[in-house]
Amino acid sequence: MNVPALHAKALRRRFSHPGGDVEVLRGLELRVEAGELVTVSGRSGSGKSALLALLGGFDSPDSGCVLLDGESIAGAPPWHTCAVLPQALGLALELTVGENVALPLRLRAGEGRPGPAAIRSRVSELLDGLGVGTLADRYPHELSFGQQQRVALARAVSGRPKILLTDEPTAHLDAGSVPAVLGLLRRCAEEGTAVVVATHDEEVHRIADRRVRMADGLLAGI
Ligand SMILES: Nc1ncnc2c1ncn2[C@@H]1O[C@H](COP(=O)(O)OP(=O)(O)OP(=O)(O)O)[C@@H](O)[C@H]1O
Repeated sequence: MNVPALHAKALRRRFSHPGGDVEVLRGLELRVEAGELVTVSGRSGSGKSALLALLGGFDSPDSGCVLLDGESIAGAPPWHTCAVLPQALGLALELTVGENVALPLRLRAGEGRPGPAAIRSRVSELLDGLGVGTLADRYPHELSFGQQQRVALARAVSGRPKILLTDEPTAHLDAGSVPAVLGLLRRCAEEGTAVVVATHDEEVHRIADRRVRMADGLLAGI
């Protein structure tokens, strides 16, 4: 059997609250192949963000494991392996928009690291494509949240990661900005990235290769 790019095996995660424990994931399984775009739906609070935190190595399961290309992850992998676009975006506030998008490329070590001209060209291509090319020299706090969201997506994909995990990537966008974001997510998958998108947005589900739904701590096909 082939090894999937991303494999979540029997994930369990419980959170403690004053009112009692909540078991958010109860033995969840997910396999995503290289080049596949999978969308995850489910009611608010069903555990989509908790799942992405585990897949990205920002949180640890109580039991079960996450494998990237068959290898178990310990902590968050480097950005060119697994890039995460959380709902909170996580842009570096002391860097300009352009510097944020260039960061995964600059941090890349060894042979895969592009030169300055290639980095500039990749940054412009992404920002222009998402309609925020004129904002490259601004700082994140000088942008609207929807503009920041597109910048954060550009940063997540700039290093052509093997895995891309995004949480509600269209939540703050006007209708006119959505097609460019959907086009970029699709293009990432076509270039070989395994893409997982947690979303309530039916337009995002329409571009999926496969849709799954979170319910009772497990994923079911739709
Ligand atoms: N760090 C945490 N500590 C305690 N409880 C948490 C933590 N993270 C998530 N939870 C709980 O886990 C459940 C799932 O939350 P999560 O944010 O994953 O839902 P979601 O499906 O992404 O929701 P939404 O669609 O609103 O973004 C909720 O009941 C939440 O309160």
